Amino acid sequence: MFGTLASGDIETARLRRDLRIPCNLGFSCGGFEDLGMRLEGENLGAEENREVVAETAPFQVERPLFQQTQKLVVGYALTSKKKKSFLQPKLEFMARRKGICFVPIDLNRPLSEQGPFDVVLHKLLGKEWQDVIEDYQQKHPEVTVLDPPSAIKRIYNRQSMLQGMADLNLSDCSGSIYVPKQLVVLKDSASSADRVVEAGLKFPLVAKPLWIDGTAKSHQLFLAYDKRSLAELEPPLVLQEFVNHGGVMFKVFVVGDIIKVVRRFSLPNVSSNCEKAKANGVFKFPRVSSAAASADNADLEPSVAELPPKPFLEALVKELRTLLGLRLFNIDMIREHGSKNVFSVIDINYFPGKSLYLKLLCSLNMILSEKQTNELLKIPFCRLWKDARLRASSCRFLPQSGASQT
Ligand SMILES: O=P(O)(O)O[C@@H]1[C@@H](O)[C@H](OP(=O)(O)O)[C@@H](OP(=O)(O)O)[C@@H](O)[C@H]1OP(=O)(O)O
Ligand SMILES: Nc1ncnc2c1ncn2[C@@H]1O[C@H](COP(=O)(O)OP(=O)(O)O)[C@@H](O)[C@H]1O
Repeated sequence: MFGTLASGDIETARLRRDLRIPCNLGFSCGGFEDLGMRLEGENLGAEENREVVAETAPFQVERPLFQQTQKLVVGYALTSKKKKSFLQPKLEFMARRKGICFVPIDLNRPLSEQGPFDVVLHKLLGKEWQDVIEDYQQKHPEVTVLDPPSAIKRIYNRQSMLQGMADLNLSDCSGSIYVPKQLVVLKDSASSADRVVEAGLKFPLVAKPLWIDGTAKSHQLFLAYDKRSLAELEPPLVLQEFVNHGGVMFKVFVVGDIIKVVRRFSLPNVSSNCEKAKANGVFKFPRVSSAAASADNADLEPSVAELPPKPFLEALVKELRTLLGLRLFNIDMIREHGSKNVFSVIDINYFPGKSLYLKLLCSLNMILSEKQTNELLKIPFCRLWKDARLRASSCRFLPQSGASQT
């Protein structure tokens, strides 16, 4: 009995290998586990395209054998801004070619009556949606919800966002991670001056709205240079110590196990514009590190531009995925000026911008492969074997004998 099962397992594994179907990825409702860590650097536009095309091939080879028509249905509920930036015709086209189909979720109808979905991808705000999606996940544990609303909620608050970072287990790594000292001001900015002194925070401070709600206002940041200027700020907010970092930051995009890191321009070290800022009380600064501010190809001093070490990023992401319970996010980090590899995490975003989209498609493709594998494994082993013999004989891997498998 044991022997029969074991040989069946071996054959099934061999079939999977021959068919280039990934082995069981340990995917349950999580879906992104064990996809194999990949880490990528800059110049990602063209590279991503190449990668996606390359990943299309094995999937197309698999399809004819078992006449697979399996599709991955991704229900999406996105803000109109996100829908516009994410669901570009090119992405939808590439997804369709891979058998991934995006279906809009109708917010006016019960979610359980829609679908069935394999994945629900969402970026919507508000308690009402959070309740809907939590209830849905409970009733449909088989569906991969990207990501759990409670985990997303945590990073929409700049106080809870960075909590727990100090306890990450990165002792064996080639870098270290800190969070800049910060203080939350819920009301009355003027009186926060004393608290700033008590907490030992050093000026200048970066003032950031406490809540991130997808609006431009929630990304409007200020530099405050002295106690007096704090009165000009509108709470609720977070006051965070400014860390000199040479004007370059690193954006680490995470899709499950896939990591991609890019360089972007950032604020220069403060000493250079200190006087100008003082004259204005607080210095309201624009979105200095947006996607348009790529520093990937800039001619920069190596000590500033060098990417964080790969083992360090891998360990950090592994720890953060556990801490945050997210699979689709990015970490903004800066290297303390003059240090080798001492980094501060300054921001974490859920399902951020364009750099993540093609990676997400790759991961959805992996989920689809997994779904197909699971379907294949439901087929009685004798049928698999017959199919394999048929294919092998037509490929002349096996002699065309009449021998049958019992
Ligand atoms: O704030 P950042 O680091 O510039 O990243 C933003 C941010 O993640 C933003 O999301 P939200 O904070 O408004 O939820 C993203 O907006 P979308 O949801 O519309 O995509 C931006 O795309 C991010 O910018 P970037 O493209 O620079 O990663
Ligand atoms: N503590 C800090 N020290 C130095 N620069 C910072 C700090 N916090 C933010 N910045 C600068 O401000 C930019 C935006 O900050 P961030 O916290 O990512 O806000 P947002 O979520 O609105 O993008 C960063 O890319 C960086 O240039």
